Amino acid sequence: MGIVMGPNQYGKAEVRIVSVNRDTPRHTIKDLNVSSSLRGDLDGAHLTGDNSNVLPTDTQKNTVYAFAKEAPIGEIEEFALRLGRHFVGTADGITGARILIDEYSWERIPVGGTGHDHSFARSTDEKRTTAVTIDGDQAHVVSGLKDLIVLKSTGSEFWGYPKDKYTTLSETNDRILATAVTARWRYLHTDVDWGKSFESIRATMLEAFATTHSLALQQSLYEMGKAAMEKHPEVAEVRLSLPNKHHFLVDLEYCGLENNNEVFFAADRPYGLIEGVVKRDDVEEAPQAWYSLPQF
Ligand SMILES: O=c1[nH]c(=O)c2[nH]c(=O)[nH]c2[nH]1
Repeated sequence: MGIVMGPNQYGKAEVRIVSVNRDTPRHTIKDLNVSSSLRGDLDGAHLTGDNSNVLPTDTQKNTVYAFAKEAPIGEIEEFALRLGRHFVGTADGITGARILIDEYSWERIPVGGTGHDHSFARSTDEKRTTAVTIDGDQAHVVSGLKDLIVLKSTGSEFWGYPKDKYTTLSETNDRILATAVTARWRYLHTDVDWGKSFESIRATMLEAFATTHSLALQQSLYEMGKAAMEKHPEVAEVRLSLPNKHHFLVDLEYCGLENNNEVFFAADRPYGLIEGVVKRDDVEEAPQAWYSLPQF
């Protein structure tokens, strides 16, 4: 019996990088938050303080910035694959890497009806995300989005649930349905047009949210994941996390007004949290680690 070192990884978290492409006067920008984690033969570092395999996190950060200069960043999946393969291919004792990237969106500021060449506005909190895992010569990509806020002002019901002595919720066949979508989808391979796939999956899930007459957010979740996967054979599964952003009807009877589903109080907490995986039944489960979930 003894005490040993268990699984571990280390890296630089949240390297904020803004890159400006100045090839023409009409600039483009990429605004990223990049985290790297390396794994491998790191027992020495933990057991005896032998740092011979510890590529410093400071070097990992510098590599992110240098790679952005050496070649165009491109799609976040390409950038993450490039970084991960570099660390595993060049750092002694490093056999695995996980690169997480969030991309912030900027839009051109309209001036006289057209987008300005070099002035931008952050129009939404929504982020595009990727989590790339390099394991030896294997690469796994899980991409997604977070904080995409959506609302339906009708076409949502919730009834037929069990009632007990603690139940106060009234059944409804017309309510507001609102959520902030976090979605992660796992690709079956890396031969993908990342930008096109992202745009299409996002649009397809939005369309499913809009057109599903929802009997619960759970049903909307399944329909959103299913629609994306039906269109995208390159995707093995879609994981969704959907906070139910409750809108409560305000009681206006006290002042003699009938509230016909028009005036709501938007609560920020607590919120229902509806989560699930929509998957192909013939594809094997992937390790949790690929989804950039906490592991320790
Ligand atoms: O769509 C919903 N799903 C639930 O599980 C739930 N629970 C609840 O109180 N309201 C709702 N709405």
